[in-house]
Amino acid sequence: MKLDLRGVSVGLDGHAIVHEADLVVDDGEFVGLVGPNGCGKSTLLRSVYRALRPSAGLIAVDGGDVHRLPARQAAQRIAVVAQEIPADLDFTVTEIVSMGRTPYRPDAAADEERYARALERVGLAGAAERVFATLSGGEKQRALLARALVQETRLLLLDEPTSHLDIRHQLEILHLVRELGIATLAVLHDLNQAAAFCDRLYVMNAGRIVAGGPPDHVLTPELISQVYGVRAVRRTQLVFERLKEEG
Ligand SMILES: Nc1ncnc2c1ncn2[C@@H]1O[C@H](COP(=O)(O)OP(=O)(O)OP(=O)(O)O)[C@@H](O)[C@H]1O
Repeated sequence: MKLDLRGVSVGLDGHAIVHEADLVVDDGEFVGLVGPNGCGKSTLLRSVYRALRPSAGLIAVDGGDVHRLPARQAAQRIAVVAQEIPADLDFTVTEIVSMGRTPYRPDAAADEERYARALERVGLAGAAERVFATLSGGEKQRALLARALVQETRLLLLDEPTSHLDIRHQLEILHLVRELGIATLAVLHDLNQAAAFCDRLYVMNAGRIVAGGPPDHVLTPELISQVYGVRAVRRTQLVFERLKEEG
């Protein structure tokens, strides 16, 4: 599965928001999209999951125009965890997760297994029968990731997937996404996390992709000062993890 954006422009209410974006996510790659507030990251992502139609350019998945796919086929190829969390839903967590299977023929036993496994993976096994609306923001975000996981697509789009999560859950979710090994495009704000987890990054500024490549090449102090207007100092860090006890 390869996602390929060529010269994609997106407008909102007559305003040009994204200008001629070129972006590629190869099979199995975890790609981060970073940039200041309001630069157009969500707008670009929304054009990929078909909430918005580009005014120019092509968005292709495995060579085919995403905007020409029938809805069911698109849902079998692309899963998304969007920024907006649905409000006051009277569904249980499992019911929310089950919506990820909409594009497929039901198979009760296998599906129950899928829901349980996905909830386990996002650390919500104990919340399966809770009413979604009563979950915390971070729990909702993880339930929505579980819904995306049961969709079993080979492309995953994430818009700030860790924005409601505490540091432990942020790291767990980023590890989980990495381990999935499916093509992933994620809007991220934490540059250190983006650098640590992503294979490649694209940087957006004022509606344009201004840099792309491996994190070390892209996140230079010059680029960060130019794009974010802050001074960045690169420090090598020692990271300590508790050793596993022997025996
Ligand atoms: N309906 C609209 N009409 C005009 N401009 C809009 C409309 N909706 C959003 N915008 C503007 O489009 C720009 C891009 O918004 P977008 O949500 O894509 O940015 P973003 O990079 O995801 O930001 P953030 O990091 O804050 O989530 C913003 O300046 C926003 O104010």
